[in-house]
Amino acid sequence: MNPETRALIEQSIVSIPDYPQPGIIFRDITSLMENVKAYQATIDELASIYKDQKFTKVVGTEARGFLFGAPLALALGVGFVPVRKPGKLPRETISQSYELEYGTDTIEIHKDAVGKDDKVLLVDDLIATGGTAEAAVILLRKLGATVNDAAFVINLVDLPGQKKLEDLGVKVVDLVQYQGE
Ligand SMILES: O=P(O)(O)OC[C@H]1O[C@H](OP(=O)(O)OP(=O)(O)O)[C@H](O)[C@@H]1O
Ligand SMILES: Nc1ncnc2[nH]cnc12
Repeated sequence: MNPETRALIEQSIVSIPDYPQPGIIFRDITSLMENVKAYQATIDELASIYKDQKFTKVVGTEARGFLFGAPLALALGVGFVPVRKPGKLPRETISQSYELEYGTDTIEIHKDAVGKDDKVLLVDDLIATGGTAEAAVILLRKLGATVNDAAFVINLVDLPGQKKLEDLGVKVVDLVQYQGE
């Protein structure tokens, strides 16, 4: 990525200290999306990285993963598949739970949304612990899809997310990196 594009994207992300709780610096992508140049550059950059890799689907996780996954799917000329929080998808689903700092969370995907002929690119706005992305990879593989690539606008590199995905054989791409939580 050229330095001007990196700076445009990075400077469009607003950091909010102590949100949603003390000690967390929230990296807000709504400000990136409000800036059409930064939003377009984000999608263009990811599309240029993946355009020749013959993905058949882009999968994004609720909610912020939809905001980058859907436009990227269109840019790559493939369909978009949502992974959602429980009870939101109307057809038959499979579910996967994952650990949070306190308790667990669950995500779901339509059973017929991907299959063994699919090569999937997983997309989200941000990777932190990697729990959400790991659960999404497990779901996609349960349905027989190939998933060896995941793209994030933001990587919180001090947290174990990237390593968790690499241990699953998933190559991680990010555009902006932050130290700390
Ligand atoms: O790597 P992890 O530790 O799993 O954290 C990253 C996930 O957390 C955020 O979503 P959140 O669950 O807050 O939901 P939202 O997108 O609906 O805001 C973010 O958009 C990722 O999906
Ligand atoms: N620091 C952070 N900023 C925004 N979203 C997050 N999700 C998990 N950690 C986050």
